[in-house]
Amino acid sequence: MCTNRSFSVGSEVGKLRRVMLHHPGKELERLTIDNKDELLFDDILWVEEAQKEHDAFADLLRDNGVEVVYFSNCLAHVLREKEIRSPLLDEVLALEAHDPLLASGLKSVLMEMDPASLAEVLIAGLTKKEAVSLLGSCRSLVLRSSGEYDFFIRPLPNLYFQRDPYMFVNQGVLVSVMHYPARRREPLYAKHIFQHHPYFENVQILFGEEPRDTYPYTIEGGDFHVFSPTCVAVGMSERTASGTVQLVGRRLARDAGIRTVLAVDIPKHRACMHLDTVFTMVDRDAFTIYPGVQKQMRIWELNYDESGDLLSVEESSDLVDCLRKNLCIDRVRLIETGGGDPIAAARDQWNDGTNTLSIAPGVVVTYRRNVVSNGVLRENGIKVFEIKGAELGRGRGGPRCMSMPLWRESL
Ligand SMILES: NC(=O)NCCC[C@H](N)C(=O)O
Repeated sequence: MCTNRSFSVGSEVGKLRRVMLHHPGKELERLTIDNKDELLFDDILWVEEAQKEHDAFADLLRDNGVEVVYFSNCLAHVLREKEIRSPLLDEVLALEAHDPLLASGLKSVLMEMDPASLAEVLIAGLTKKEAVSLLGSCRSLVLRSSGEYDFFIRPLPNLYFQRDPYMFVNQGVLVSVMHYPARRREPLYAKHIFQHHPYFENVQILFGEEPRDTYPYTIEGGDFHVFSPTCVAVGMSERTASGTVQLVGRRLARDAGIRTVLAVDIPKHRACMHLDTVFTMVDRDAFTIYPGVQKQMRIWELNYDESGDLLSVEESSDLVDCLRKNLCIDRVRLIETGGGDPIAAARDQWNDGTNTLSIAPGVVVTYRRNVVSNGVLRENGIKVFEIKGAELGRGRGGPRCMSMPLWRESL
C-alpha cells in the first residue's frame, strides 16, 4: 500500500503513475461452455497462463514507473470492518434472490470469515456445495431445490477488466452502472472501497450514490475517455445509454471542472461493445481507430457552465475538426488499425488491437498478436510495448480494458 495519495486523471496519455488492476483468480475457474455467454466470455481460459500474462502486464507497468494497486486487496481492506461488511453482504445477497433463511445463514458464516477469504468468495462466487460445507443444511427451499454446483453467489470473471466498473476523472470518480447482470456487482464493491477505504478518502464520488444513479441509467468505463481536464468523451454504445450522458455531464461540470462532453454514438453490438474497443488516444494529437466503424460514428458536443447548466448541444459533422477544436491542438492524427486492409483491421479489432493503454504521450501497451496494427502504430512514431494476451484476450478486452488509471501526470 502506498502512502502518497495522489489521484488525478486529466488526460488519456499523461505519464501514468498509478493504476488499479485485478489479478484474475478462481473466478476464471468457474467458466464453462454453458455459462460463458451469460458471463460475457467467448471461450474457456487456461487460468494459470492468463495469470502469468497478467503478471507480465503488471511487471511491465512497474518497470515503467507505474505503481500497481490491486482491487482485491482494497476490497479485503474494507471488509475488515464489520459495519462495512454487513451492509455490503446484504446488498450482495439481495442480488441473488435467496429466501430469508438461506440469506441469513450465508450472511452469518460470511460475517465470520477472514477478510481476504471473504474477498475471494465475493469475487469467485460460492457454489451450493461450498455453501453447504460452511453452513450445513437449513430449511431453505432455494438450498433444497438447487443443484450441487449452482451458484449461491455468482462469480465475477470480468473483474480483471478494471476499466469498466468505475472511472477516475480529475480528482473524482464515477461509479458505473453496468448494462449486463453478469457485471452489476463489480461497481458495488468499487463504491464501498471509495466510500470507506482510507486510501481514497480524498476522492469525490461524482456518480453512483444518488437514487437515480442505477439501472437503466447505464454507463461503463470503457466508454469514458478523459481527453483533457475540461473535456471528456462518452461512448453511446451497447453498454452506455444515451440518457446517462447528460445525467453524468451535469455532475462532471458542476463537481469536476468538465466543460465539454463529446457524446460519441457507435454501433451497438458485442464486437465494439465500448468506445475503447474502436478508438483510443495514443499521443497528444493521435488516436488509433478501427476504420470499420468510423463512418458510422456520430458525435455531439455538449457544453456546460460551472454550475452544471447545459449551454448547448451541437452535432459535429467531422471527428477530426471536433477533436482539434476541443483538445486545442493544431492537427489530429487518426491511425487506422489494420493498415488499410479491412480484413486485417477487422481481425485486429476483434483481438483488441485498438484497445491500447497509453503509459506516456506516444507510448502504449498492446497485445503482441495484433501484428499489423502494432506495426502501423510504430510507423506513426508510437512506441509500442507488447504483452502476450492469448488467454486474457478471450474475455474480449485489451490493455486499456484491464486497467484503471488513478494518477496521470499533467500534460
Ligand atoms: N472496456 C472494455 O471494452 N472492456 C472489455 C470487457 C469485456 C467483458 N467480457 C465484457 O463483455 O464486459
